[in-house]
Amino acid sequence: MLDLDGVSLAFGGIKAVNDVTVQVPEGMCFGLIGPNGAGKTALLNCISGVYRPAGGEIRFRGRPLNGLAPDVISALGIGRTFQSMEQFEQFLVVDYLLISRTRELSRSSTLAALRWPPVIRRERAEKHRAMETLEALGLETHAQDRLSEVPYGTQKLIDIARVLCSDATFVLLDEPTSGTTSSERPGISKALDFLLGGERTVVVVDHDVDFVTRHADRVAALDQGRLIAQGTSREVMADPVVRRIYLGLVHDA
Ligand SMILES: Nc1ncnc2c1ncn2[C@@H]1O[C@H](COP(=O)(O)OP(=O)(O)OP(=O)(O)O)[C@@H](O)[C@H]1O
Repeated sequence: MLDLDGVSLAFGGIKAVNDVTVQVPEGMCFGLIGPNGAGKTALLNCISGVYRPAGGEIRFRGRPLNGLAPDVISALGIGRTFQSMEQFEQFLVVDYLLISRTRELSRSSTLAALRWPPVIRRERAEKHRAMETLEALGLETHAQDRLSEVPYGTQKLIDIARVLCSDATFVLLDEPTSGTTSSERPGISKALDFLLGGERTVVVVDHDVDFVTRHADRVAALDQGRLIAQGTSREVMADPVVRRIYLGLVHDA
């Protein structure tokens, strides 16, 4: 279970996240929706340790996360995708899938430098796992491409493949469909189904409300940093405040 209890974060005078309390039970897909600037990414960044909340508490399986560094949070099994993969664009796709694992391996750098057989065997096994993941998502032909050479929508899919290939059991997906074409979206949906099929918990933030509500067991809606509704997709989409603020479907009389 991930517990957010009164979480707040401000940038100068802007309350990016304002007293948000939600629980995410394990094994579900939890959707986070809201208009531009609602605080969705800021909240994901608080969970993954990129930002330190100014108030409130975040607990994962009972353990407080506030103040832990991103790599420590990642080692607890919380993985995430990125809005931009620019810094990795020179990586081969197959190597990109292994970036978190490569860091792990390089901790035993002396053994790796000596090409100690168990290290070599483990590297082979990791590459095999990466190739299997790429095949499962129909991406195997891109294995030896550089990230910069593949279309943006495919990069998004590759980033989900990276999380699939990791040991993360709790996954934060930050706008997986943004910048993708309608023909690329079924691939993103399939990748999300793969994540959920592996009994992971997924928190997904996206502007495509249909995409979120189709997959999510529960949805929370944010506006100006505040949680304004939560429940099943059906309940949240029927909420009059959500309909007015997000969808413009209900107008004030
Ligand atoms: N690094 C930052 N410095 C200053 N203000 C920031 C920073 N990051 C976010 N903000 C502000 O915090 C608020 C919440 O931003 P956030 O990016 O979390 O919204 P969002 O719901 O993810 O929006 P979008 O869907 O457009 O990505 C916005 O007003 C934004 O301008």
